[in-house]
Amino acid sequence: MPINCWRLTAGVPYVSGNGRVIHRFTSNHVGSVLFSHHQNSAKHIFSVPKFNQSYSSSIIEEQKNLGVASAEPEIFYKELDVAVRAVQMACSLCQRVQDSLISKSKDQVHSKDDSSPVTIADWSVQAAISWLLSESFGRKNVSIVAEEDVKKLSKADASGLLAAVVNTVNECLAEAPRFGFQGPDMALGTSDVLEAISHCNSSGGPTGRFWTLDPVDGTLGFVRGDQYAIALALIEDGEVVLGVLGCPNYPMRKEWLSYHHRCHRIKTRLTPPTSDSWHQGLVTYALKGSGRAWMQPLLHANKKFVWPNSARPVCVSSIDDPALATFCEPVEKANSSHSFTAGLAHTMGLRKQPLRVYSMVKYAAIARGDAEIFMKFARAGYKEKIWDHAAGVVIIQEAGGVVTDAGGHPLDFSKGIYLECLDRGVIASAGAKLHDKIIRAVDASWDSSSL
Ligand SMILES: Nc1ncnc2c1ncn2[C@@H]1O[C@H](COP(=O)(O)OS(=O)(=O)O)[C@@H](OP(=O)(O)O)[C@H]1O
Ligand SMILES: [Mg+2]
Ligand SMILES: [Mg+2]
Ligand SMILES: [Mg+2]
Repeated sequence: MPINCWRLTAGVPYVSGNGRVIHRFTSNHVGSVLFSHHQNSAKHIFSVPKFNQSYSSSIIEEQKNLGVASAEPEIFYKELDVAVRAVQMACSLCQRVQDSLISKSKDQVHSKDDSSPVTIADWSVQAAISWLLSESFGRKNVSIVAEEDVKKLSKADASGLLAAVVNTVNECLAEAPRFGFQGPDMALGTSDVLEAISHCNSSGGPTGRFWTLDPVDGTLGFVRGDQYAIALALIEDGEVVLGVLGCPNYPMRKEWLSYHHRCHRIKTRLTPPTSDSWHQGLVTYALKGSGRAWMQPLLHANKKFVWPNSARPVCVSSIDDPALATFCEPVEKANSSHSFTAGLAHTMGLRKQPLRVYSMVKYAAIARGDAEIFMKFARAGYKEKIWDHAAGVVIIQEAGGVVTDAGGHPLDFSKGIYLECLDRGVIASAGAKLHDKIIRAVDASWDSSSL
């Protein structure tokens, strides 16, 4: 009889071959091995306490020996573990850079060819995560589709900027052991950093496995001292199989949100009135098919990362009455038509003011039940990129929500770097009932809109 075998990581749901969650574990189980008979239920699972760490890399070998590796879908436990720790590290990097952006001059914000903003954090996170993934899985096994390139950094007059990026990447990697990674033996040089950024040059597509990374999503929010996200997802054969969103300014507790907003309006730093650890931002993540999404706080300074790092499950809101629902959308009208969504909200009887938030934090807000609807209707001709959505989509779906285009079709991550064929816009909601209402309302209003 085929047998499955996993090394346990607390907070990570373990799924059977058909995607059903078969067991969840606490930190007491970390380091144990789980064996289960193929297709059996949880009661037939038993764990062997505290097996030797060095066995972890031999699990796949063991599966092969047991003759099940090729028949069983991948579980992606190692990929999720690495991705969460890498995003935690990137959050720490971004917090340092954002602090310095707020306290120093704005000349640290640069413009790309399309006039969009970019900072040393965008390049540095891309370099650091690319380097960590290559170290963890082997460079030749890692294919990454990411937002940034080295064009601007390679210009003759960019040596100061490049030096700042190299320095920021090395500062970040010096923290690697705290996050369970082995850092570089020597500080990375300029060419290593440029190489790590350029390595993210995959163009995705329908087959094989690749990562997609938005090193800083919502760069505008980032430079304004507001919300932003680090978004990492793994795509296999066109399907998002795991997603991780780092949201360094999004508090673990909803009640902190209004405090953060108040701080932003009066342009003070985000320092809470008490030393509550939950205010400090979060990392949210999900494995496709697990039926669960999780969030954990950012790692405290000087602490070592240990699964599950106080992870707790997140779940979408149960509100399905539009009159009680909150919808969120991009802050900038240039990125999504506020007038169209205002019309929709009116038609559907949504009474609450929209929650305008920078970045994929909007996806985290829906997954966690802080809002019920997210809508983005970009101007005609703008093509949405996969890294702006992949991580958020799987997290919302596993938290119980629905994400489609305005035609009700799932977002298609198999067509390269763009969400080709996206019908009008992106709609995410807390449940199917609410979702259907929005889609019907969009259909009713679309022809009379100027979009
Ligand atoms: N014209 C236009 N229309 C639609 N979308 C655009 C447009 N230009 C850029 N982008 C992408 O939007 C990403 C930021 O989305 P947000 O939801 O954070 O927008 S907002 O800043 O809150 O307005 C932003 O992501 P980052 O570049 O990572 O910040 C872009 O990928
Ligand atoms: Mg950008
Ligand atoms: Mg983005
Ligand atoms: Mg970005």
